[in-house]
Amino acid sequence: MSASEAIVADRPAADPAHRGHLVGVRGARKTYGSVEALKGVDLDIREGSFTVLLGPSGSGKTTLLRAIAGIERLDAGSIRLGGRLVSDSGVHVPSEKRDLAMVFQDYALWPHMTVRQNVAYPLRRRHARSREASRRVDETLERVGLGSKASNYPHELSGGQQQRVALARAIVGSPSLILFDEPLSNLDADLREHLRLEIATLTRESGATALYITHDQGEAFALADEVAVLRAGTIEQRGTPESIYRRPETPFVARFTGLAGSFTGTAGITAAGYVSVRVGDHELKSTMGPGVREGSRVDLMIRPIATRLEPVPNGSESAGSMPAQAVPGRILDVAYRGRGYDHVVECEQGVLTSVFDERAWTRGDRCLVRIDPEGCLAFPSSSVTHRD
Ligand SMILES: Nc1ncnc2c1ncn2[C@@H]1O[C@H](COP(=O)(O)OP(=O)(O)OP(=O)(O)O)[C@@H](O)[C@H]1O
Repeated sequence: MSASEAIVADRPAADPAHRGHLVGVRGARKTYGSVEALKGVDLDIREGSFTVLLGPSGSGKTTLLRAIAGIERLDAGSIRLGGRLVSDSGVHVPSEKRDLAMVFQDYALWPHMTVRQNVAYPLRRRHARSREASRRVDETLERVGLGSKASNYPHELSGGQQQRVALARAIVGSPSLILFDEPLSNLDADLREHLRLEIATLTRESGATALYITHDQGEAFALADEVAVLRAGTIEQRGTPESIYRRPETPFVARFTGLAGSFTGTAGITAAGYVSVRVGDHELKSTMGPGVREGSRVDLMIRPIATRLEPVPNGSESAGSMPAQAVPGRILDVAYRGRGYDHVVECEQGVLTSVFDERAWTRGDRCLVRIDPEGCLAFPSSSVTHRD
């Protein structure tokens, strides 16, 4: 029997009723003292997909991940993996019998083992035949670019290299599911980008289903086939990165996935999913969130991508002669971003940040911010809550 066969033999038989979904969480609840970490979460994860759980600190991401891993027991609810019930009030399948691997923020490598021994560990535990296992370990180390470090100990490696070892250890046994617990948090920006790409590529190549938690929306959108946004123990929205970015269903999701800023105004005429919002002396067309009525107060949330800087045309000082879909402003700050510059712009209606332009404007310059309706979202004002 080959190593992969040894590993496959460990897997639960799939329940046809759950075909297509590797993970099925129903009504997951967990309370720590007076803190409700999970308030009845349902989550299905398609086999072979890459799902990211995105949420602020304390929203319950780690608790849900640890429950799926079998490290934490739920107070109520159930978890199925590959159709097999692994957790409910009377069942608790231990972590090592769930056919999954985890990659942690702090790498969690065995310090007394070499890189090779660390990566071989899951195969050893499954009693894979040694020649086959050894070949798999070599192959996997090559894939993560650490062939030359096989005899080193973790403390002899950089943080990025250690996380590669952890990634190799996760994929070497071809588990059905890989759980990632903020694996890039301890790395610097350049390395994060590199390793994120490697995680995406190697995980998809391995064919495993992935569940990845992060509080970083950029990371979530870059990695995910599907994003589930978690807020205070509840999934507030799930969908593709594109659908969540274009059509956030709640102000919280809109804010948490990146805004340049928001203006308060009054909803005017609504038609076909759009609303015309009067903000001070200006009319701005926007896509319309649920619950917006003509005449009601709304918060107009503006994505950075919807903003464009333009010079103030001569003779357009007053709102009446202002070009459509634009508000006047003044440059408060400029930050170099490689491909261009992010600007902070003070407008009469509020401050907009991350307003991109290829050239740097001068602090104090007067400007026009053109606003694309597709990147604007209007929500009823009263429903706006601040970030958790
Ligand atoms: N072992 C514990 N004992 C007490 N409270 C806990 C415990 N674990 C988590 N909590 C609480 O449960 C809530 C959810 O925590 P959890 O770690 O799941 O959130 P998170 O979204 O992963 O946050 P972070 O990104 O900061 O890790 C928090 O309020 C946290 O303080």
